[in-house]
Amino acid sequence: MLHARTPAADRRVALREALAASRSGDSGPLRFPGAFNPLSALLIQRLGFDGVYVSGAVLSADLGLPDIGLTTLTEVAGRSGAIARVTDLPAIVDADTGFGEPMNVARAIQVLEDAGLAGCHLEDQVNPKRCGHLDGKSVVETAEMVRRVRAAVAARRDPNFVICARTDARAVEGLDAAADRARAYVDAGADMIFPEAMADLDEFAAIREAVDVPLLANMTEFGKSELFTATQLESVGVNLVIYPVTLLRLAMGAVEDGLRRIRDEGTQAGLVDRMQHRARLYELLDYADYNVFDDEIFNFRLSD
Ligand SMILES: C[C@](O)(C(=O)O)[C@H](CC(=O)O)C(=O)O
Ligand SMILES: [Mg+2]
Repeated sequence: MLHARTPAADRRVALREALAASRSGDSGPLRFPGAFNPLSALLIQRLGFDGVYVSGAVLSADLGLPDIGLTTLTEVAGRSGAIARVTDLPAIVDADTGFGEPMNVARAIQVLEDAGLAGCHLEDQVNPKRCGHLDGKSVVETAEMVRRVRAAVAARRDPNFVICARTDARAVEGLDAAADRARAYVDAGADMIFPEAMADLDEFAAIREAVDVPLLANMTEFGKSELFTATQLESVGVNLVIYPVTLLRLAMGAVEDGLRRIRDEGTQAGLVDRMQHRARLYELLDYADYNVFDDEIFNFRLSD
């Protein structure tokens, strides 16, 4: 009720411990589905996942915008903070290219810390950026990204806030360059590496060889990577896997089907079986628990 009770600092400690357990082989990769709103984050927690991812692609799509770096730090912090607040799980947010210069990166880290996030990732694309699984990307010089990472690391006040460096270089400069960049970003203080758009498992393994920090894999659909299982990713040393846009794609697929049926049939009656029941929604929201404040709040019976 009133959602998460676990302070952000404790969630960061939990994430650090879980990543360490995965690094030492005690557990497989942590699984972080992308929440498209706070409510979906509640479901992610109820279903036993390890954490919640907040995707830039989802956040911008939610605003009716393409994922090209249009969203502001205020928007990203507001939405990711609202998502982080409802869950006891650690939440990691996509900070894109860091909202500008290294000084903007530094400010972003502090704002995201204050918003209760457990970590974020910063990428080495130029602005305007694009989805890492599209062609035609450009990356900044390694030195420029190193400045972004250093600024991020120096700015955080909680040493457990995870700063993950993403490199988009694989598609632009090749795998060796991506490995070199990963090493440089770790030397600059990155806690985790996100090698974007790996073509196959061997490529993940090559990045694993290059660095000694946790590795994140992006299992986004309709992109450049096959949808590997958690077990396959574990076999090449991946420690955290995100399913960034999966829930939004599922929901929007169902929404579009439903809209067509209502438009064509004049009723949603044939769709009710596919809907989340009102009772399940209220259960997720801990509706009945609010009676602790006032026992007149949940004093009704729900129909089937
Ligand atoms: C992970 C990602 O950065 C995101 O914003 O969720 C995207 C996902 C996508 O567009 O499919 C990405 O650049 O891979
Ligand atoms: Mg993104």
